[in-house]
Amino acid sequence: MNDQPKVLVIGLGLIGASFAKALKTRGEAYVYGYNRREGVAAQAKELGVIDEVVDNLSELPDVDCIVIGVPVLAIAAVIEAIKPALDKVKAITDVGSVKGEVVNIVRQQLGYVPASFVPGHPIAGAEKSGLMAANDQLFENHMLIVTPLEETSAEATTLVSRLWSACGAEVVSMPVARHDEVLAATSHLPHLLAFSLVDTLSRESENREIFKYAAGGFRDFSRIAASDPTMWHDIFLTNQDALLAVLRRFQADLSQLEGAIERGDGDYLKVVFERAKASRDHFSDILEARKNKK
Ligand SMILES: NC(=O)C1=CN([C@@H]2O[C@H](COP(=O)(O)OP(=O)(O)OC[C@H]3O[C@@H](n4cnc5c(N)ncnc54)[C@H](O)[C@@H]3O)[C@@H](O)[C@H]2O)C=CC1
Ligand SMILES: O=C(O)C(=O)Cc1ccc(O)cc1
Repeated sequence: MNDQPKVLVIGLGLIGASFAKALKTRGEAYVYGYNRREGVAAQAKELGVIDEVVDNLSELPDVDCIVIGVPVLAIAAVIEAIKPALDKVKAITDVGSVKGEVVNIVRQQLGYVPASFVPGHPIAGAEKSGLMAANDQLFENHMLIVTPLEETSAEATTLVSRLWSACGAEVVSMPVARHDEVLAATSHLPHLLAFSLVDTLSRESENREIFKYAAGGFRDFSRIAASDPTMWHDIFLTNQDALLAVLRRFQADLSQLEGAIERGDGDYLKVVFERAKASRDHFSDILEARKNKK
């Protein structure tokens, strides 16, 4: 008898398809896939990303776990569509980059939070999106944050954690609010800055001429400005409080730097840059240690 868990992935883009492919290629699950855009799920099957196509969310197969891999503001429609099946699954999880608002959406749609619901977020990704960007190694040595709620059953958290661990991720748990604060600082703010800088420079320069002269620093800083606009629109609008708090702290510090440059205060600049360099060197050590853990 085949004792593989059955998993349905809804939203076969970068993250959903990478997760599906990682589970399938490792033989860790029998994977069903659904995507709203026609033809995507069939293509995923052809590419060996999923085992079976689900055509309609109103006729779901019996599965152990449902994984929602759509942009944050598309989650409400998915929950609404799968409502009748929710009693039957052991676990339901999502991969959204924001957790507080996802929990609110689930509560609003259902009127309660089911014990099977385990909010999740892989801290791995790329500026690319869509099925063709799927990569079954994407989560290797990356963290997967779960933010179980009071209502969440231990059984559901264990199943979701087991699936992500099977894809090579290190599962860590934290409260929803802490997740949204940490990610606002380390992911959402940097993406906002990258979008903003690239937009400012491209509007100022005819035919984006100046990009020809840019070096590696600009390449590194600007890569994430090529990320999906819809996905980031949803993130910025659903993590407003945490993002605005860190954005305001950053703006205040940036103004201090502006003042120091205006008055030629090299000592101030050096203090800031040395402190930043020490922090970035420490972060490089963490990245190196993570790579060597493999
Ligand atoms: N891109 C990244 O690096 C990361 C993204 N995330 C989160 O993962 C989620 C998905 O992001 P990506 O995979 O990058 O996006 P994507 O754009 O590559 O994929 C989303 C997929 O969902 C489908 N979709 C949209 N609305 C749908 C609906 N109502 N029903 C069914 N399918 C629908 C789209 O057609 C697309 O195939 C987002 O919530 C994002 O915040 C989390 C970690 C990293
Ligand atoms: O492209 C990159 O470097 C990223 O930072 C990807 C990413 C985007 C969104 C997330 O919620 C998590 C990871």
